[in-house]
Amino acid sequence: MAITITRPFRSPPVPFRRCSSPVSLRFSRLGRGIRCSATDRQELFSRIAPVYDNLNDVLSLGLHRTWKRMCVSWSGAKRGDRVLDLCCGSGDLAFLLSQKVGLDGEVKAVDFSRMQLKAAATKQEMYWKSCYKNIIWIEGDALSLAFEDCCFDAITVGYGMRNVADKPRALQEIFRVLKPGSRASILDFNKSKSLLVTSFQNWSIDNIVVPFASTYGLSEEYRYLKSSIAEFLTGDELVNLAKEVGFSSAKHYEIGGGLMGNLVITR
Ligand SMILES: C/C(=C\Cc1cc(O)c2ccccc2c1O)CCC[C@H](C)CCC[C@H](C)CCCC(C)C
Ligand SMILES: C[S@@+](CC[C@H](N)C(=O)[O-])C[C@H]1O[C@@H](n2cnc3c(N)ncnc32)[C@H](O)[C@@H]1O
Repeated sequence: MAITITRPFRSPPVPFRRCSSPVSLRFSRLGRGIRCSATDRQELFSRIAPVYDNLNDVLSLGLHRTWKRMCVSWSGAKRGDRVLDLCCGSGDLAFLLSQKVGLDGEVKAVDFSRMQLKAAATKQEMYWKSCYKNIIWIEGDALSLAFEDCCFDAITVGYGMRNVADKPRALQEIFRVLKPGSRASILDFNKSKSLLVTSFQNWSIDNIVVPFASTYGLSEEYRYLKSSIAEFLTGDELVNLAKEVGFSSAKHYEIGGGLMGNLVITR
């Protein structure tokens, strides 16, 4: 399956100083509040693309697939719908959406990492389900979507919102391309108010995730998880931001014992 390039990815004007240091130093500095550009994150996700799915399965004991099914259910996607999976990565949610909307529906899956899209397209060629023909992989920027207003019946974002450089802008784009009365479902790590949950998240990243990722030479890339969660928005802050953008309703559900969260917003 070909990958459509809607536009060459241009780094959006981001409030981060472009890091000129080598990758290892660049991401090791992330944890100390020195942020990197959208381009650095683009490169991060391209580097982890070959092992991304496997590490998600191992490190979450397969639970991430349950969390992703919940995200897609909350989107309200149904047979015949035109839907968008934003920050699609290796396509897990796009494949789930594909089964929901069927062959008379359509899934557009957008990511700015070509390597992640290649991984997704490879899986699409390997999988036997005929409905997967309804997925179109598009290299593009979540902060500047090449779609008309009000064109999608449902949108999912799986572990993407925490990684975009400009969250208000991303929600504005989601609002713009969503049909009135339709929903977006945004799954990510939960920036918990519970010290116990936050401590467990940080402990498991430090003592399980990063050491395991280091066997693939990706310790700094996975260490980024910790700082990105710390710099994310809480569920209440995501709800308030969504309402400021103009969504008529917004609800944040904590799942996975509070480790993860899913924002459900209606235009
Ligand atoms: C699917 C998951 C994470 C996707 C993901 C998101 C990112 O922003 C990344 C950034 C940099 C590198 C990798 C990722 C990335 O994989 C969630 C599950 C996979 C996590 C890697 C595992 C997280 C472990 C939890 C903190 C603790 C889980 C305990 C549970 C009882 C098994
Ligand atoms: C952690 S992965 C999530 C992949 C997939 N949705 C999943 O649930 O496994 C985050 C993805 O967001 C993409 N991403 C981050 N910022 C983006 C942006 N501004 N535009 C498009 N994709 C972006 C990355 O390239 C990466 O593939």
